[in-house]
This record gives sequence, C-alpha cells and structure tokens, in this order.
Amino acid sequence: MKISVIGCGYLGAVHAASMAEMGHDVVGIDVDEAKIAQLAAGTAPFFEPGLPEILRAGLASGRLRFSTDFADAASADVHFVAVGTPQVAGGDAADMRYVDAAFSSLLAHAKTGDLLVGKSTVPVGTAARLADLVASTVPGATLVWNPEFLREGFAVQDTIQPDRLVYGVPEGAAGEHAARVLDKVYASAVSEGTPVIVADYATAELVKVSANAFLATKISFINAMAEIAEVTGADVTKLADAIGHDARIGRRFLNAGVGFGGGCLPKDIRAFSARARELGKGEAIAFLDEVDKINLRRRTRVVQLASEAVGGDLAGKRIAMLGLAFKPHSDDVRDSPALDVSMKLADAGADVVATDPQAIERARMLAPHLTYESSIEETLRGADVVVLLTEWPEFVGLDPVAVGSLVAGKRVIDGRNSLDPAAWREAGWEYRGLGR
Ligand SMILES: NC(=O)c1ccc[n+]([C@@H]2O[C@H](COP(=O)([O-])OP(=O)(O)OC[C@H]3O[C@@H](n4cnc5c(N)ncnc54)[C@H](O)[C@@H]3O)[C@@H](O)[C@H]2O)c1
Ligand SMILES: O=c1ccn([C@@H]2O[C@H](COP(=O)(O)OP(=O)(O)O[C@H]3O[C@H](CO)[C@@H](O)[C@H](O)[C@H]3O)[C@@H](O)[C@H]2O)c(=O)[nH]1
Repeated sequence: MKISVIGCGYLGAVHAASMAEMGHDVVGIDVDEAKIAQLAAGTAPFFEPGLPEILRAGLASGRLRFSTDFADAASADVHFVAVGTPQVAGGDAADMRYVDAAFSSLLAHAKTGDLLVGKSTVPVGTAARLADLVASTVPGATLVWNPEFLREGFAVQDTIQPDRLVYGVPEGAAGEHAARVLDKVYASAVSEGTPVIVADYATAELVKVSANAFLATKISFINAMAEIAEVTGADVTKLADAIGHDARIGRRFLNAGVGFGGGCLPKDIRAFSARARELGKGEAIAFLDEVDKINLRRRTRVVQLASEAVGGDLAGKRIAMLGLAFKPHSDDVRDSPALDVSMKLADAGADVVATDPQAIERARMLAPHLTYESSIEETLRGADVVVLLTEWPEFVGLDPVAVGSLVAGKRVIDGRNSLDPAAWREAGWEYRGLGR
C-alpha cells in the first residue's frame, strides 16, 4: 500500500520505517529539514534499538523515503499524522498547533478515497472536529483515529507486533471501509491474531489517554506506598512483589522509585485533566492531580536524601549522577526525573557530574550548566554521593567494591531500587533506596 507518515519524531520515524518493513511503500514527511536529511541518509535522529537497521533496509529497498514537501504525500492513499502534542507553555492542556498545521498542509494534497489516520495523542473531541474539516475540504476522504501505544526502547517491536490495535472510525459504510483498509495496513499483525478494537472516535481517543492515566496511577500508587514505607521501616519492593502476585493487581509497572517522566505520561495526564475540566467533569479524574503530585514529590525526596547523606548542606559537594534519560534504552530527556533532580541538586549548590550511555547530548541542550562525563569511572571519581536515577544495565551491574575505590564517600542513593542493598552495604556503603 502507499502510505505517508506526517511527523517523523520518536513515533513517526519508527512508524514510517516499520510500515516499510511490513512491505508498504512509505514517504515520511516532517517540517524539520535537519531531521529529514538525517533520516534520508539512513541515520536515526534519536536512539531507538532496531530503528537504524529497519531504516537502512527500507531506504535500500526503495520502499522508504523522506521529504519536507507535503506534495510528496499526494501519491499515498493512507496518511498517518504523528506530530507532537506537547503541553502548552504555562498550562496543562495539549498544544494542538502542530496537529492542526499538519492536517491543513496534508489536506491540500489529499484526494477523495484517501484515509487520514490520526496517531498523535489528542484531547477527546479532536477527531470529530477534524472529521468536519476533512469533510468540508476533501469530500470523500475519511478520518480515522488510530492511537499508538508503543514504548520508547521497544518502539519497533511494539509497532510491528502491537498488543492491540484501536481504530476510531465514523459510523456507517465509510467507517467499515476504513477498518478494512487499516486491517490491510496492519495485515502482518492482524493475521497473527492481534486484537482489533473498532470504536467511535471518542472511545478511541479516550482509550489512549486512559491507558496512560492508568499506568501513571499504578506508578504513583506504589510510590505513595513508598512514602508510607519510609516512615514505617517497611520495604516497598517486597510489598510490590507480594501484592503483584495477585493476578488482579500484577507486578508490572509497580516499580517504586523516582517516578515517571518522558514525553508521554506526565503531559498526557495533565492534558486529560485539562480536557475533563473543559467538559465540566474535572472532578471525575481529579485523582490524576494527586497522581502528578505524588510523582513530583519523589524527585524532591531524592534531593532531600542527597542532602541528608552529606549532613544537610549540598554546597560544593560532588554528586555523581548515573542516568539522565527518563528511562533506560532511550535518549529521551523530556520531563526526565533524572535530569530534573540533577538540576535541583545543582541549584542547591552541589557540584553535579552526570553520565548516561545515550542521553548526554540531549541533556546538554536543556541543561548546559551541568557537567557531563561520558566515562562512568570519571563520573564516579571523587564523588561524595552516587545517585542512580536511570536503571541502565551498565549502572545496575556496577561492582560496589570497585566503585568504592573511586569515590570520596561511600554513599549511594538508589532512585530506581535496582541495586542489591545487601551487596552495597557489605562493601561498606551507606545505601538509601526509595521506600525501602
Ligand atoms: N514518543 C512516544 O513513545 C509516543 C508513543 C505514543 C504516542 N505518542 C504521541 O505521538 C505524538 C508524537 O510524539 P513524538 O514523541 O514522536 O514527538 P516528537 O516531538 O519526537 O515528534 C514530532 C515531530 O512532528 C514534527 N512536526 C511538527 N509539526 C509538523 C507539521 N506541521 N508537519 C509535519 N511535521 C511536523 C516535528 O518536527 C517532530 O519531528 C504525540 O502526540 C505523542 O503524545 C508518542
Ligand atoms: O514500574 C514502573 C514503570 C515505569 N516507570 C517510569 O515510567 C515512565 C514511563 O515508562 P514507559 O511507560 O515504559 O515509557 P514510555 O515510552 O513513555 O511509554 C508510555 O507512554 C507512551 C506514549 O503515550 C505509550 O505509548 C506507552 O504505552 C506508555 O507505556 C519512565 O520514566 C519509567 O522510568 C516507573 O517509575 N515505574
């Protein structure tokens, strides 16, 4: 099939390359010329395991190309829109400027019979609004909302073998036809039994934000238990193991620590709350405000633990930060707890030296005042406190005895509860976890 993908960021670039991998003829379009030049040259503009390989294979096969010209979308019959919906400056709502601009540029080249497929995460009601625009601009074209559930770090696998597919379609024959076309787009997954949920627009939009709201709530739930564990001497990781054995609860997404960040969960729960308030139903999901507050309190708690570790005054203390990305296997530092805590420690006067296997360059753009070090050993050398905030395997696997010979003070804060406290204590370290 002939496909265009509008917006080639973390979602769109993976989607475009994966569509080509699945056998389609794909053009990826973005307004960012540098990004398109990189993609066209076969270089992934961000770190995502597996992306370079399918990108190069797609370009070599001739089935994948990239452009900044929307006219190149004209030959496609199915158009995915995957542009950003960040938080508006100074508010909680989603900034819809990019979605609106992308649809307006795309509609200038779309034709009767085309399928316009929204993938961006949007406030409920967006698809109905855009469907009116599509109907009045290109009669006979159909709008579908097909939210995306991929996780960064597993984005290629999640795109090619998704847990489920959700199609938000209009009522009637146009909707039925649209669902059949999307089944063909995703034929490789559908034929292997991937569940397909066909719904109205509002349900499809809400599936996406409620899934992220649930995941965020699960994390803040366990982090709230961590707060209680901290004042009672309980161990939240054992608590999570124990409640997680109940299949109704499940152990996944119950890792207590410095909390959630990234380009999705934080902004998505805030945008959902803002939209609920607009709909006069703010109280229905007011608990998400608490979920957000619990999450942000964990970052402050790490700063407090670091301060306690050095006797109350962080000024001039050397802090080795292990991790900058919002989670391992990603270079994304959008709303990263690790970067946020690093900045808070630097604000308190600490001499912060941070390392990350992939995220240093992106962190430097947001926080040029911090000191970055590519070598783990050099990061650790002379540190008064070691703080682990992104559980990359190379950090989790560090030998506490070897690290002990590099630092000035054997004090470690395990912001992801991913180290073995007994092993670190045995090697002479003061170990502090979150909720254990
Ligand atoms: N990153 C993820 O893991 C993920 C997963 C599921 C859903 N989403 C959702 O997907 C959307 C995109 O997220 P992202 O992380 O890829 O963002 P991103 O910032 O990495 O990428 C967005 C891209 O859109 C481009 N763009 C902006 N305006 C444009 C326009 N008018 N025309 C063409 N391109 C334009 C930007 O240049 C950028 O390359 C968001 O709504 C996000 O919530 C993201
Ligand atoms: O038990 C856990 C699990 C995760 N996290 C943190 O939660 C954040 C988000 O993690 P994850 O959900 O794995 O990353 P994303 O790539 O942001 O993916 C989420 O956001 C995407 C964008 O909407 C969705 O598509 C995905 O389904 C959804 O998982 C990260 O900071 C993690 O460190 C925890 O603190 N504890």
